[in-house]
Amino acid sequence: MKIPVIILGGFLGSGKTTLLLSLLKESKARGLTPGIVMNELGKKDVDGYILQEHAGANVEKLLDGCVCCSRKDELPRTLELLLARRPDVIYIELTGVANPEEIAKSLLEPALSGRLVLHYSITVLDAENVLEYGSRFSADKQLVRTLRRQLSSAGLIIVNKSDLVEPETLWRIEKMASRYNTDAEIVFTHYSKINLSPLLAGIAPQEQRTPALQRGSREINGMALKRINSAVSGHGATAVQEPESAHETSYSQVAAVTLTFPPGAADGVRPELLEGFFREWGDSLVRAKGHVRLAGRDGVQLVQYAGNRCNWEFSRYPGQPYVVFIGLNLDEKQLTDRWSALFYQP
Ligand SMILES: Nc1nc2c(ncn2[C@@H]2O[C@H](COP(=O)(O)OP(=O)(O)OP(=O)(O)O)[C@@H](O)[C@H]2O)c(=O)[nH]1
Repeated sequence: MKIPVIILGGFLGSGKTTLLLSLLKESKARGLTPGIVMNELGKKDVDGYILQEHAGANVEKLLDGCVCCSRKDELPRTLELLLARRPDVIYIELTGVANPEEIAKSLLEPALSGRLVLHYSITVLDAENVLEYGSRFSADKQLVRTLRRQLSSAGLIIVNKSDLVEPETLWRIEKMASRYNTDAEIVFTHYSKINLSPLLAGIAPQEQRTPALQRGSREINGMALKRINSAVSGHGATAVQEPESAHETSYSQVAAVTLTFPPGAADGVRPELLEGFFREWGDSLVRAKGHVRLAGRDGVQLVQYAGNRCNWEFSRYPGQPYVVFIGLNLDEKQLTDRWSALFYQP
């Protein structure tokens, strides 16, 4: 019996891990044993830690590179490791700059195709920022191409973070998404809350599985909003075909830098200084996340910077505080110097 695989793609900070956490909760409620491949650009597994904390699940981490290109060779072995633990379903959360098509292709290779089957490829969009990507990242053609591939290859497109935009923006996103993908179901939501039943339909604990795995019907409503206008794609919109490039690397100029707290920074950092630090880099800093100690507060906080917004959450992370910075053409030396100075401001 083939194990179903659900691929979670979408740009940095769009809400993939938030969706994965919901899927894990739902999987648990259904008595399913999930396996998870978590791929991160940075050297530290911020999301892997969050997942283990929330779900205690079977997580295999691939850090410091992208599983669709620089770490592609490691995916089969990682999946083998998970398969040995007999999961009922495997979730692969990609980095924000991965091309999901490459992962789907890997599943078709002879060593895996007899044991795994692609069940869904999902792309999550950040409604507040997705319409700006083309202009913001115009200098990085490879990245723009990858973002289009994320759209064109998806079976389901989740337009997330709808709480941060006007309905008009959602219309524009639907129109844009339909240009690249006329077939995908498009749903609108916030905090990646969707009806998961159709996604998990047909997936059962292995001993209860019927021979033919059925995919769910296409009724994956988001929370507050329904699909706006399913006729858009029927009014002259066509899927945009792009030429295949010979070497499909995906993330080009996007890179990650991981910085720890300097020695003697036991008192932590002031939150307003850290938020100011994130904003200082403008569009070149796309995403930051880590576990930090804040001045004047006990314990550790998980900090998430995405789409120019900063979120804080309590964390039980026991190790040395750090932040992973992900951006375009980040100047590592300048970043490190400014980072050190942050801890010694009056
Ligand atoms: N306002 C708002 N925030 C959201 C929503 N969904 C997720 N977030 C927040 O956005 C941040 C990024 O969410 P993640 O789920 O970690 O995004 P991701 O796609 O996994 O991020 P990377 O893996 O780093 O690319 C977190 O602080 C989330 O709490 C949403 O619908 N609305």
